[in-house]
Amino acid sequence: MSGPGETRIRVSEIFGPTIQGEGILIGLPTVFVRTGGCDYRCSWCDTLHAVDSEYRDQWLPMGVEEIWSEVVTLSGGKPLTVSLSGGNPAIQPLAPLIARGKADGYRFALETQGSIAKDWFADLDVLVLSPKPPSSGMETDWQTFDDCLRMAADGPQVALKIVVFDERDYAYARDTAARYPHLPLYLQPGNHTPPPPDDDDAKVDIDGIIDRMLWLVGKVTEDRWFEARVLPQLHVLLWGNRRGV
Ligand SMILES: C[S@@+](CC[C@H](N)C(=O)[O-])C[C@H]1O[C@@H](n2cnc3c(N)ncnc32)[C@H](O)[C@@H]1O
Ligand SMILES: Nc1nc2[nH]cc(C(=O)O)c2c(=O)[nH]1
Ligand code: SF4
Ligand SMILES: [Mg+2]
Repeated sequence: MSGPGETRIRVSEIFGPTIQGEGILIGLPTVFVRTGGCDYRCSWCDTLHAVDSEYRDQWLPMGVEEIWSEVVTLSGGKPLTVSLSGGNPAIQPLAPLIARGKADGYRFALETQGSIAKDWFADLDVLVLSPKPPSSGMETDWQTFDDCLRMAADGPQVALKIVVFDERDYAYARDTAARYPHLPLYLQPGNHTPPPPDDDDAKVDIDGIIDRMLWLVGKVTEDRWFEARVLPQLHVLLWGNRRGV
């Protein structure tokens, strides 16, 4: 069926329905399409199986119809919000997949660090930009980040989500909020026990996550930062570091 010119998307995994565990859509039933490959390598990345080139042979180049039929099967053919994540999903040619799904009445949310801007961001329903704080070891290119916002103008709802591990990360989050005062911002306590990619049920330090969550709530209330929203990774609280949930 696949012609020579057909779009191929590198897919690490497709799973669901589960609930969106993070940020602006938390609690919403969703199917995940996780693409393989990332231009970043965050020190604490919890999804190395979609980042580290060691796992590249697990990222299958899939056609749009192939991906779509899996999403439709998982959702029982009932339209829902599809979450596009990765890796960095902005690397992949996702426009035809989004068009295909929208034709069936599905909605699309995408998570990216904001390091690659694509004009098809305008076709999304929700764009979550998650710039990386100092503890990640990555540096934010604010020009490209602003390009992402430009691509999304007049299109999707946009939200910021920033992982916070420590005081420096918190200061970065405050600076980012000051830069984009009009955008809803979610703070997410870091999980300092990211799973080894091959381990299905790696232990997770829930106490450490809760401690960091409490510390973050203390920070925003002390600072009277009343626009910030603080949320844990709900799926990690429910299922630990398991893959495919
Ligand atoms: C795995 S990333 C994939 C999408 C994209 N590359 C990005 O970083 O936004 C999805 C979300 O998980 C967050 N994340 C990754 N590792 C984490 C960790 N150890 N603790 C908390 N959040 C983490 C990222 O910051 C991002 O908001
Ligand atoms: N349930 C659930 N919610 C999530 N929100 C962001 C995720 C991600 O890994 O991108 C994720 C995930 O892997 N599972
Ligand atoms: S940008 Fe996202 S997927 Fe890439 S290494 Fe960082 S957290 Fe992991
Ligand atoms: Mg995750």
